[in-house]
Amino acid sequence: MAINILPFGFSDIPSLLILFIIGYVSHFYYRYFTRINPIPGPIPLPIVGNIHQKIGYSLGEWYKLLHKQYGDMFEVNYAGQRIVVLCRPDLLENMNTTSTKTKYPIRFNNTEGLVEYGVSAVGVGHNNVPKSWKFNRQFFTQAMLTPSFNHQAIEWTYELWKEMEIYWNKIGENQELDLGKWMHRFTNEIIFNIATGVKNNSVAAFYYTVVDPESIKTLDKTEQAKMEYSEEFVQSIETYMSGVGYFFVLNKFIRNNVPFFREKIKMLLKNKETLFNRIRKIIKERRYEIENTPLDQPLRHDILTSHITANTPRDINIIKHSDDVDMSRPMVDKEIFGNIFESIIAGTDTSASVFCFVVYFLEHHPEVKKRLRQELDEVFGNDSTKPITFKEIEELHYCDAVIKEVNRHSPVAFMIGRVSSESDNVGGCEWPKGSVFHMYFGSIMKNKNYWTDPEKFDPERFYKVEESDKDKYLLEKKKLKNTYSMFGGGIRMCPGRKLAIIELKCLIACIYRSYDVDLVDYDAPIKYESGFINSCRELKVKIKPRSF
Ligand code: HEM
Repeated sequence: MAINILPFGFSDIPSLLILFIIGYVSHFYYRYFTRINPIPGPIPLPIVGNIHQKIGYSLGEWYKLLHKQYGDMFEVNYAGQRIVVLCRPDLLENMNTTSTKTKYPIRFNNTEGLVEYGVSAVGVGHNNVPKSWKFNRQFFTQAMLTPSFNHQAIEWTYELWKEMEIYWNKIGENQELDLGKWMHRFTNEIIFNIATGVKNNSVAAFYYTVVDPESIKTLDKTEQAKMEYSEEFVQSIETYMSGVGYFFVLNKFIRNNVPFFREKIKMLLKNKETLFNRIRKIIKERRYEIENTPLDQPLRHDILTSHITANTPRDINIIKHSDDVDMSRPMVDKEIFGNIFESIIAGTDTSASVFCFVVYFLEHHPEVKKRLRQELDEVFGNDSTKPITFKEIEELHYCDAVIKEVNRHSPVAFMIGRVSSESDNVGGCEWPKGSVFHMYFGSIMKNKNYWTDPEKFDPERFYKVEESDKDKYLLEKKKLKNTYSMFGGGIRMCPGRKLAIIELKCLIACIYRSYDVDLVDYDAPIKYESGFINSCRELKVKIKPRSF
């Protein structure tokens, strides 16, 4: 029997394409309308999901709009990834538990792009392998719980402030400073110093190569080279950070084949290798130094030294966490690299942005600034040149309250992710293993059900609540679970939280006990970029000696 095969020509391609698209779109919407637990949210488009609707908004603004429209539990779709956004504390019930048996051990799913870029599978932040995460995480805790670590952190913060003050005085009081940029350099240098014990001169390099490039000629050749190397290094960290989005969003095919992206990716990978090699070199050199330091000579307390010596005869840590043999071995260089690199990445933008937000709010609330200065004067007395100690930092309770209230209004980490490792009931629905949630604290911290007069900026709500205030901040006094977050919660809570607060309080004290800060434009809203965190990009100020 003859088989009749229909001839197929080029003219049939458009029809086939249309058939394919109809099939794909029908399948997409069939799956969408029959998905489990359909909850409110904008209807997605095939391929892009809801991403096109976000254009023109920061992530925080977009979530705020969606929350108003769809309620406390809604869903969005990021290019095929379904995400459930939670805006009520009771919905977060199981997500921030400190038990290692938590159903939410992971913050975000990793992509193969992030692995290629070196973000995932090392350190802790993006490490989704429980055993490896637990092993690395214990060293963070050990390093930061050592009491001498706090003293060292304050000493270095104070020393660097004194150095930055010299550059600011050179610039003069009538000149504008971009506090956003200065603070990024400051926190970068502090965290680099605390992480590695090495001074990377980020602040000095900013002054000599960016703010006043002519002045570099006043330095000798060796110092000039040091500044240029340092600037290159800091730029390299910034370039690395700017590339994370490409590796998160683009798949391998696009990264390697599509013009423009291909070149960009090549440049980013080259930069990554140079940057990683520089940090690997620091680790090797410190290992060598430690091995050649006589046993009776003390070692300094930075995170790197703590990591290299942990579980060895030279261990500088006083806290031990585990009797488990797997957990009590020393770290290898690759593991150390992960933790050190993450400290630098996680401790720069966050602390710098919180500091800029604090300045912005203080300058818009003179009564709060006055109260803060009163506390600074009580604790430090009249001598503004007296070095700052840990004891004094601990006495700054109102300053603590100011930082907390600024974070409530303008949180850096306004949203925190969680991925479930087993099925769980959230908001009356049974969600399968692998469901992705965003805890949207930006909205929870402004909800009148949990906060008295939530739009009001008043650090008193976090300050020692006196008897006379009994009725004023009644809700706050209840300390309702999951209504406030600055550093997250549960097993993934930020390990750098103590360090960040010490650094912030020290810097606030240094500046506000001696200087007046004027915003160049009091009417301008604060400028920040909103990706996964709100990062302050610019805050123009003028600094002059304090008029008492
Ligand atoms: C004001 C400054 C800071 C803020 C607002 C902040 C905030 C956060 C938040 C919200 C998380 C996620 C916690 C969670 O998922 O529950 C986090 C994680 C993390 N932070 Fe911070 N952080 C700050 C400073 C630092 C510093 C100075 C370091 C340096 C050591 C650091 C290192 C980390 C690391 C390594 C993680 C990942 C922890 C893990 O996954 O186990 N952070 N931070």
